[in-house]
Amino acid sequence: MAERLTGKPVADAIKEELKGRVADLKAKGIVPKLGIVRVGARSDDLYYEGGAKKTCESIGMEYEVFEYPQDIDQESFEKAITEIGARKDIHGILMFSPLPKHLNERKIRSLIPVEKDVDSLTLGSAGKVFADDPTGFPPCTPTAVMEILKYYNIPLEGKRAVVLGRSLVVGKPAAILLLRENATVTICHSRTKNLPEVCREADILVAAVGRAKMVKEDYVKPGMVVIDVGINEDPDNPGKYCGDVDFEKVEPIVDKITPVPGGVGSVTTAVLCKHTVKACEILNGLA
Ligand SMILES: NC(=O)C1=CN([C@@H]2O[C@H](COP(=O)(O)OP(=O)(O)OC[C@H]3O[C@@H](n4cnc5c(N)ncnc54)[C@H](OP(=O)(O)O)[C@@H]3O)[C@@H](O)[C@H]2O)C=CC1
Ligand SMILES: Nc1nc(=O)c2c([nH]1)NC[C@@H]1CN(c3ccc(C(=O)N[C@@H](CCC(=O)O)C(=O)O)cc3)C=[N+]21
Repeated sequence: MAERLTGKPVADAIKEELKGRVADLKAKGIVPKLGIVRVGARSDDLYYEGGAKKTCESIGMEYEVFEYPQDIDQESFEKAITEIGARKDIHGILMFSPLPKHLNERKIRSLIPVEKDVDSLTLGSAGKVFADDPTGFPPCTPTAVMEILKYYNIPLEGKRAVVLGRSLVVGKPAAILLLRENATVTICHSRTKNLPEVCREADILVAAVGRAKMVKEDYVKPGMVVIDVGINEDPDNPGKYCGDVDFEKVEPIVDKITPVPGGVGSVTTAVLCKHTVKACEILNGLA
């Protein structure tokens, strides 16, 4: 039986630390505030939004939701984002992605001020992450992966890490963050040959493919640490969701594994708040 690396104690530790930093800012008359930008009402956006609001409230931070109709036009939305970006009282901006197809998402992302870009939606943030610049915020999800590895004291230096997935929001930044901790990193994707064999070489396997239960027993070996980033509809349990790892098959083999739900996803909103508090400190010349 593998040890379960649950997200809750990790998120709780992050929130505890943030409560102190938020109180220090408030003592100076500054209230950190997150702006949440949503177009339409997709269920996974609403789900994440609900979690983000709760986390903000629990640490004494403020938030404001900016909601727009599904059919908003490019010009109006560009104007709205520009105004939100200029607001002095808003320190972090989370814009849900993907946007509806008729909008030019690349252009809209570029209007978010880099110093408020707490989920790495701009090329400026992506560049900072790539260059290991400490003022750049990596996306919240791969940062949550790193917070879990750190909290549970998983050694990374010199270890073989395999990242399954190369998206801009999860796979690629996860690889960069693992590299920063001196892991030897392999990135796999849909064209990778002998995928199970490559994954079996890992000491740490990070699964971010968006395919329910794709990682099965032939992808793993004893001693391995498995981090499951996936959030998919569970094909075997309608209405429930599951990870990219077939938990029942993999858990008996490996050493440590994150559950879904209750793993990476549950740390993501704590990281979002951590980034917003840091953005607030930097914007006020306090960090
Ligand atoms: N926990 C959280 O907070 C969050 C979780 N997620 C979840 O993480 C997962 C990944 O998300 P995201 O990165 O956005 O997904 P994307 O669909 O953008 O990327 C998936 C990646 O997996 C690769 N891939 C897809 N199918 C296969 C396959 N059969 N074999 C090998 N590689 C494959 C793709 O390869 P290629 O590039 O070649 O196409 C691509 O690089 C999803 O389940 C998503 O729901 C996402 C965001 C937040
Ligand atoms: N720019 C952008 N960044 C995102 O990171 C982003 C996005 N857009 N659009 C929507 C998706 C969805 N998403 C989730 C993150 C966490 C949970 C989450 O909190 N999951 C917990 C919840 C547990 C529970 O309470 O049941 C868990 O998996 O344990 C869910 C969904 C981020 N997304």
